[in-house]
Amino acid sequence: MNSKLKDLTLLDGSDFAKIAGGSDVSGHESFDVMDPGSGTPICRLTASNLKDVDEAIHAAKQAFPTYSAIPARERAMLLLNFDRLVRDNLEDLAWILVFETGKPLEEARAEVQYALTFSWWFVGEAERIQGQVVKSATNPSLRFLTVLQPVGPVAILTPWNFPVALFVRKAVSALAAGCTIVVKPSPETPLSTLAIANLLRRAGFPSGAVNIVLASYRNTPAIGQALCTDSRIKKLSFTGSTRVGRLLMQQCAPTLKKLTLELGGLGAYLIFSDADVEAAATALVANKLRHAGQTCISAQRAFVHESVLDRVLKIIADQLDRITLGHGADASTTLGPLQTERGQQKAREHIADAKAKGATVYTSKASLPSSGYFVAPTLLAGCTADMLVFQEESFAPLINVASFSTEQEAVALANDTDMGLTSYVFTKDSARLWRMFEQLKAGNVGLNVGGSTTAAEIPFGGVDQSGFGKEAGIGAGLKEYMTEKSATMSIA
Ligand SMILES: O=CCCC(=O)O
Repeated sequence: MNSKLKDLTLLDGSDFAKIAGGSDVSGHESFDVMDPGSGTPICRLTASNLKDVDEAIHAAKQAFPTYSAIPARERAMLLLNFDRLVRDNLEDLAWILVFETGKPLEEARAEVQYALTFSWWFVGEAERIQGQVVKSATNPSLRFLTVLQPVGPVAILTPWNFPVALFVRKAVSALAAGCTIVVKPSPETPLSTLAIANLLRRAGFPSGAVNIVLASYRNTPAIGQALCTDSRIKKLSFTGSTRVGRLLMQQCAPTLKKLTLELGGLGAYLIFSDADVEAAATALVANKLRHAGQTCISAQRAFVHESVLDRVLKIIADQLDRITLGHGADASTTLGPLQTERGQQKAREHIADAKAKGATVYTSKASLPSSGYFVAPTLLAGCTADMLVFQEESFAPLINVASFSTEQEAVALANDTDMGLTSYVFTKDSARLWRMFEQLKAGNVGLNVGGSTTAAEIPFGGVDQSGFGKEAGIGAGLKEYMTEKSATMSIA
């Protein structure tokens, strides 16, 4: 274990055993957790096997009747305990993220702060779960009633890019609704999941309410399939690629599970000629460099009005030169590595493909560290629809730019995708802003906002191939974990 992490009580091995499964680990496979900033292992963990998965599901099913019967106020108090524990352990969680994901310390802290917006929000949401009473529109002696009930044990599959925030968002939604959970983190980022699970346990969630299974790189598909096909699991929530989302949906079909799928994004970023160009271009750089571009809501395709294109490109190039690449633990680092060597290879392929098809490539002058999975921030100008960078998520610090001349053309270019998770528009014309909000094919839109467009207060989710179901928001995120039962009552 890395020296910075080895004394953290959140990573206490005996607690892990209690959370992650049995003490007899014979016959289990082990796997390395890597530090992407150095390309070396941080530690070796034991993966769960299918028997552990069965036991975790059994525990979640056994605990469900008792946990779901706990009054909402008590569930809210458990969530409040958890929220306080995350606050108290913010710094330790951030350090785990630095070594496990490679993100710079400030970004890691920001991820934990972001997670806290959800733990806090769902303390309140737990008490706001209400059905409806409706008078019949045709029969004066009939009333209709609905009640919301937790759906049952839930499987949660979390991604490696925001392993704390996205686990917390899903876990607190399910637990607030009264569901028990079985969580499988990505094999790249099990440590932060175990640390959060540790805090949930310390917060007082009863035995069986929170269960973790750890998958190795090799047995991830088998464990995912076991969770999808098991009829004791009533709902699956997943964040990850569209390809894997489709596969999980197929595997869930025989048991007709409720699904929340947060999948890939090929978001557009429109800068009109009447925008605050400096602010829009600066926000684009920040958007694309958040976690080195490994964010589903980052703008994969930027479209800039031809009259301001040169200015925008210059601002971006200047800012890319001011970046310091390095290990997340170094105070001077402003941009970390990619999560994996595979990701680094894909980014290189995307740059080569764009160059071969005619893009102008500008590479940041920042020096590249000699080890770790780093990719230099790169500006690709003159991008076209046939380039990989306009067809697939790069998940890398690549800023891919094309130009447009009319609003109509901008909308057509932006909507030329079926993965419209998040798009962004910059203009000072408020009527145009409104038109873009309505016309862009996206699950959510940044209107003169280039930073994060997701928040606890609003529902977040995609359209088309970027998924379905909502996370967070007033009632929306909670209802994903509940069924609405209706009744008809005679008062005659
Ligand atoms: O990668 C997806 C991150 C989505 C979010 O910011 O909530």
